[in-house]
Amino acid sequence: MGEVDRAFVQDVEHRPNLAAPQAEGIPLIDLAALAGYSPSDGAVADSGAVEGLVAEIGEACKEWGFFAVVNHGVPAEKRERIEREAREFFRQGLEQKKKVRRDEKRALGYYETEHTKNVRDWKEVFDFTVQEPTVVPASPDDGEEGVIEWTNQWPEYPPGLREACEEYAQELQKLARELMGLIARSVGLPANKFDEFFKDNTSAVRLNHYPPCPDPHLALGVGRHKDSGALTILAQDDVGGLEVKRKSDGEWVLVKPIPDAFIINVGDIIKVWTNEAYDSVEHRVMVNSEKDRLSIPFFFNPPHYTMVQPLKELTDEHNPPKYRPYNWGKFLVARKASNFKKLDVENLQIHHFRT
Ligand SMILES: O=C(O)CCC(=O)C(=O)O
Ligand SMILES: [Fe+2]
Repeated sequence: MGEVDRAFVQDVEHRPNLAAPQAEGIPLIDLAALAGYSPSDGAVADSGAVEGLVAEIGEACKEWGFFAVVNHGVPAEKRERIEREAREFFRQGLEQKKKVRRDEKRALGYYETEHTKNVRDWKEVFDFTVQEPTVVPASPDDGEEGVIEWTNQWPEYPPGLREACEEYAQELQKLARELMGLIARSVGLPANKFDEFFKDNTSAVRLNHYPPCPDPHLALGVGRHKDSGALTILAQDDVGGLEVKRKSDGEWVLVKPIPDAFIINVGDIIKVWTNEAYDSVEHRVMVNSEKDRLSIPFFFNPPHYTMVQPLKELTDEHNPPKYRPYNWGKFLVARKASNFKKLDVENLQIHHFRT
């Protein structure tokens, strides 16, 4: 046993292989052709190039559930600014950070004891939602109808964090809508198909800080999991550590940092909407004994009242729906509660709704 607390120690079969060889990684997709393209009106500058993009994205969503994008249109200074402010926030002492700590009542803010599949993650986070306030069910229980509002908790220091976060979230929301337009086209639907699903939303951004870990072979920054929302857009710094479980052979492969690129992954909701034509894939985060790592996922999620189910256009008698409808808001709050502390039971998963 090493120096880390037992709560962080992964079962033997889930520990990382720190010496894993560099293997074939996720596809890299250049979004340059998107410039001047708007998902709602479908107007394109070069429709041939966009058609090519649509095909590449479809292939990546099917074969990997993950891809990286460059030339995505998000201004570099917006990303640099949120990264700078986030580092400044996490540099403070625990007492300062705890002033905006999440608890049973306030779902957003700082948190340092997240669990994934009931093992503690070697990280600290700061969560905020994109819509203020964000409406969600008061309880994960089916019988209870009431809703509550989640509001963000902004720290006094650093003073620029809030604006940096809000501006970044707006940019990322634009990119998420564009990507959903391409994904819609890739399954033969109109580019604006998903617009109505995100008029309201429960999207959120997380600042992840992974401190150096004395026992990186025992613990993980984030244990293996799939993202439960629709689509995730991740900014990672140059340290590396994110691994994806490659579909072709089940190997864990490193997602190499590429300057200014975003990592996109399909969440469980797209998997259900497409009746499994597209896959949400397991990923996890390795830590290391020397360097801090910062990553910023943007989770694009529909409104709480959405009943998630395979789209009618993508199912028929030969391809019947593989999932029963489930309420997204209930799912979201159940998950939030299960990551809050260690439980004795498996947390809620989409396979619980499989037909
Ligand atoms: O830090 C990363 O690279 C990924 C984090 C992640 O998977 C998550 O927060 O859901
Ligand atoms: Fe994730």
